[in-house]
Amino acid sequence: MSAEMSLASGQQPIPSFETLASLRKALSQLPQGDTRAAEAAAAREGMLTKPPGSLGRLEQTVAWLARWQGRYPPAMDRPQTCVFAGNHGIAEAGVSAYPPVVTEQMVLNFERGGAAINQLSAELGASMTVIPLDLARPVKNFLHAPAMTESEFLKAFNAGMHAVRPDASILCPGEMGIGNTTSASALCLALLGGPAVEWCGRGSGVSDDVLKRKAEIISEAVERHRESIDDGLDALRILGGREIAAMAGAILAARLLSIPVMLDGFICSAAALALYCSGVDPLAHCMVGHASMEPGHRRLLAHLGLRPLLDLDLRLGEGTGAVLGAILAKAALRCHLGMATFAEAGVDSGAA
Ligand SMILES: Cc1cc2ncn([C@H]3O[C@H](COP(=O)(O)O)[C@@H](O)[C@H]3O)c2cc1C
Ligand SMILES: O=C(O)c1cccnc1
Repeated sequence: MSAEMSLASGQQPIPSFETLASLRKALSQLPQGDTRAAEAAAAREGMLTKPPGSLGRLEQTVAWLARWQGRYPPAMDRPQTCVFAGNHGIAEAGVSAYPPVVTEQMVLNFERGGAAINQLSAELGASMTVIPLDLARPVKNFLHAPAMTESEFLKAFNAGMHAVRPDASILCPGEMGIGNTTSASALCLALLGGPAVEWCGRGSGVSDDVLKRKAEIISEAVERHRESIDDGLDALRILGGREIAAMAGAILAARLLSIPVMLDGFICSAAALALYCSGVDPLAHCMVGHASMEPGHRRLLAHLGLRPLLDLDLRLGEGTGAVLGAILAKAALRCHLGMATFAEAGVDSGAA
């Protein structure tokens, strides 16, 4: 059976974008969620043996799953983690506590099952897709030139789109790329403004001096490219990296395939920001798993209007916070499907 035929009826196959213009057009006319499925979830919540609303955001999470899977009841039987890896020219400016070779070494570690994201994905019952993106050719140092050409950018974006399994119940995007917190900070500064220092953090654990230097670097880079950046996709091409572009592609593909997305930390959310600044409500199908220790993350989430599910002092990336959020979503759905109603349990449903 061809990939096209294996899609559920009514679903279009995932496109490959050949121009930024066609991608911009797609981002302006996205499918909306299924309000009736969300209402069906809310109706059952009201009948379950608990005071109305007492499972708080777990209840809303089930309605969100139903809305964006486009069905009631929703399922969590096929979660997918996608970890994208890319290398960054900006790493030569000494902005990370680790050398760029660690990106490739960690890809091997992901493939052998030895990373944190492997353990958390196993706990969730998720399949884990690892996509190294042209690691031998880092994107250009954005201090001196745009990180990617349009065709390099679209290749990475399309790779992200095609990594998403059409039958996934939820998508957890993650990344690995030494130097990529600097790239994410630059994206935030270019698209949201404000003092550069407020978008910078220690990433993999840099010193005070390097932290200061990160802020200078992103100010200088954003100043240099300002005239060329009109929207989020321009910023992503010029200041991003292949793995960040691929996460953006995966988030868009999920929307087209009726798959809800649990966002991860600062870098994943910066990829989402690029879409947010280039489309019409392109993150409506996204929740965010956690608030990262990277200080720009909370500021960024406030701009996106997203409230993290967890606050665990994580500062890892890889999709770890996304998968932890998805574990909560799975627990929420178990309550929703497994609990008895007041009528079934013979429990009085409250004061008349
Ligand atoms: C062993 C190791 C595993 C990681 N897993 C995720 N990251 C995280 O750290 C990197 C970003 O930090 P910076 O911008 O300071 O380089 C990314 O690769 C990110 O996913 C890791 C970093 C290291 C060193
Ligand atoms: O929040 C993140 O995604 C993050 C933070 C530090 C290092 N790597 C990733």
